[in-house]
Amino acid sequence: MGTEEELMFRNFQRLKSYIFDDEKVSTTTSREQQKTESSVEKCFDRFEQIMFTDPRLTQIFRLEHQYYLDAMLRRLPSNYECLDSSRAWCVYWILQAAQLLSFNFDDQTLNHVVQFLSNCRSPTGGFGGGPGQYAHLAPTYAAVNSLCIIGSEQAYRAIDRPTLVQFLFSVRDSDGSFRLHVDGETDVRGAYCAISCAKLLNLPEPVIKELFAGTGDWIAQCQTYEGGFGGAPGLEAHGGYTFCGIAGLALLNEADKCDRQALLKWTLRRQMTYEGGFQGRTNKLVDGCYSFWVGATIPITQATLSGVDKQMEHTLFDVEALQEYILLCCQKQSGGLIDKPGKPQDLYHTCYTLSGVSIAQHSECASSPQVLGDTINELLPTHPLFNIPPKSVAAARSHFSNSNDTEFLGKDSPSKEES
Ligand SMILES: CC(C)=CCC/C(C)=C/CC/C(C)=C/COP(=O)(O)OP(=O)(O)O
Ligand SMILES: [Zn+2]
Repeated sequence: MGTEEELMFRNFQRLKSYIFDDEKVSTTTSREQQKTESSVEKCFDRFEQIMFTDPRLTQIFRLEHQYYLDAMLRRLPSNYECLDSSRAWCVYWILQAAQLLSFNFDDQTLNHVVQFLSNCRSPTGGFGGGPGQYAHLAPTYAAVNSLCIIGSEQAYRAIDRPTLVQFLFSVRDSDGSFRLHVDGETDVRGAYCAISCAKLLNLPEPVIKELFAGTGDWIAQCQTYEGGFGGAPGLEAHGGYTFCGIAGLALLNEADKCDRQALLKWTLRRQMTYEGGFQGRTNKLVDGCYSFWVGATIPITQATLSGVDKQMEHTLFDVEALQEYILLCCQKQSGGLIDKPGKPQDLYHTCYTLSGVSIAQHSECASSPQVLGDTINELLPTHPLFNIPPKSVAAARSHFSNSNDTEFLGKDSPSKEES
């Protein structure tokens, strides 16, 4: 790794070549190139001024991020209008980022959050993006993850498994694909969100079998000639959908339905040589959020291969370079994290950059994390398939294993939708 000064110098060189290197210029469109150059140039100027004088630059700005998350949670009831349908998501991004930083909210605040998410629950099952909104698979995933992170009795009680199962069947198509909402669009996010909720809530095996009949084959059809997954069969491979594809398949124990060697090659090529972070698709720009979407795909794919190929014991991407990109280029001094230099902070990027750093630190060896820089930079681990703490996954699955499976009896038979 070298001394801190060497590390900073390396990053300085990387940013410099990012601006001036011809090869980089030729692989981006001119509009994007201009945007990148001006934002990176600003960052480059700032680096020149402070790089060698402020060693704190290689530290996670813990307090600033905690302050930002706390302030955003308190603003939730009156969140920006443009985020009105993403309020369940905002809760999840805040709780997940906070727990990675070992930042705990007090019980009263968490009780308010549970109450808020209960208000987002739809009478027809599942959760909407905000109170009184139609159920949608994405906020359902966000709400279920949030309630499992909180993990109190009251939080678990806010999840109504029988109506949730009915909602899942109502958005399933007969080929095993899932719409995001009733009469909505079909893509691999839908399949992943449905599978993740079903597994986390430990639905009985016969329900899982019926709900996901054909789903693994449908997801496998989303893998493209490049090796990554598109949103639906025939669409361009993209990091976000690729995560959904392989995580969904892995949760169903059907990862062997896709070409994992091609997937691994495509995914590893998404790590940018200069920046150290990941791009989401071929010939596009680096973005901090892919630290999770692409970063988690790599250990997931490796884990599904490890029985087959013993060479898969070490994380194949450069975990140090990814941490450098996030720590040095994606932190706002006022709190929160970003896509790339020049962008404003937001909750989505705060959650997924930190989740990616956690993956980079913990995927190599559970007992000895690969932490770049000061030990203060160590984050708590995250479960790569659900992106909540591993201990929350275990607690939720254990809690719901004790639930009474007969709660599903007497409801409308799930198999009606197939007929
Ligand atoms: C669980 C769940 C809901 C997962 C969501 C997965 C996810 C992030 C999908 C990304 C969708 C997409 C095509 C973004 C492209 O944006 P862009 O063109 O602005 O970005 P780009 O230039 O980086 O491709
Ligand atoms: Zn992003």
